[in-house]
Amino acid sequence: MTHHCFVTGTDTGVGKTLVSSAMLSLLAASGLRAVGMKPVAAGLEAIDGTWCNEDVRRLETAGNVDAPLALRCPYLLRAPMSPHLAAQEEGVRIELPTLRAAFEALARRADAVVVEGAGGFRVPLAEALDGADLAMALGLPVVLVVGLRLGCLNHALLTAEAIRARGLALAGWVGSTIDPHMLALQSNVDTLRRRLDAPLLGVLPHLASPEAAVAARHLDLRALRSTAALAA
Ligand SMILES: Nc1ncnc2c1ncn2[C@@H]1O[C@H](COP(=O)(O)OP(=O)(O)OP(=O)(O)O)[C@@H](O)[C@H]1O
Ligand SMILES: C[C@H](N)[C@H](N)CCCCCC(=O)O
Ligand SMILES: [Mg+2]
Repeated sequence: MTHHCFVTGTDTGVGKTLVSSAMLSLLAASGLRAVGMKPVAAGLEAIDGTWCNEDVRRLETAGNVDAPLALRCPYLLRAPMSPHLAAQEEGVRIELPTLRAAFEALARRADAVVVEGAGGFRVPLAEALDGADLAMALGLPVVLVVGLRLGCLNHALLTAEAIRARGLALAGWVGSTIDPHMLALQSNVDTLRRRLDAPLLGVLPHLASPEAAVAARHLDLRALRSTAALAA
């Protein structure tokens, strides 16, 4: 039974890294070898004098498997913009075989590879490649992170439709309260419980310290439909 999954979101900045790192910490705590992968990262910042990407750093910290950066993040781009534009600026071509080979190398080292997509599900990666193509190529069950704010119902339902249109399984979803002032938050969550037709893995309240260990307390991965279960 594999535990690999692809984490997407209703948008950029909705909690994919927070949820992915929380999932990694839970998977590691359950005794599995767990590693995070950010196939394409756009946006570098100087941390301790070196350029790195915050998502990559947080995923690495949350997992328990050592792996080269080239596998954990094959494409590390400077500009904080859509990956296809950031890559264009640097004259880099993002290629699917490179991404797939990196994932397969990680999957040989770990029981669980948590793959965090860039931005939302359809974010362009190259002229004829987007995040949905990558998810399809990897053939992983998808976990959708819904950034709970006004407008998220439409984004969540459209994303679920796009996931299924690619023949992928929506294995579960997580709500992350990114707007603490959202009106009727619970009723919005209940609406998605009824309409998404996928297990709710948890709702993250608006956390004063949005760290993996704190977020992990609000998730229950037992409902996560693994690849094997989906194939059954
Ligand atoms: N439930 C929450 N409570 C408090 N802060 C949150 C919550 N969810 C997300 N955040 C904050 O929102 C910001 C975006 O979260 P995160 O980096 O996980 O989003 P993302 O979807 O991974 O973004 P990107 O598309 O850039 O990868 C972060 O500062 C994070 O700490
Ligand atoms: C830079 C940001 N943090 C993400 N890595 C990339 C988000 C791309 C969004 C593209 C879009 O949907 O307009
Ligand atoms: Mg992220």
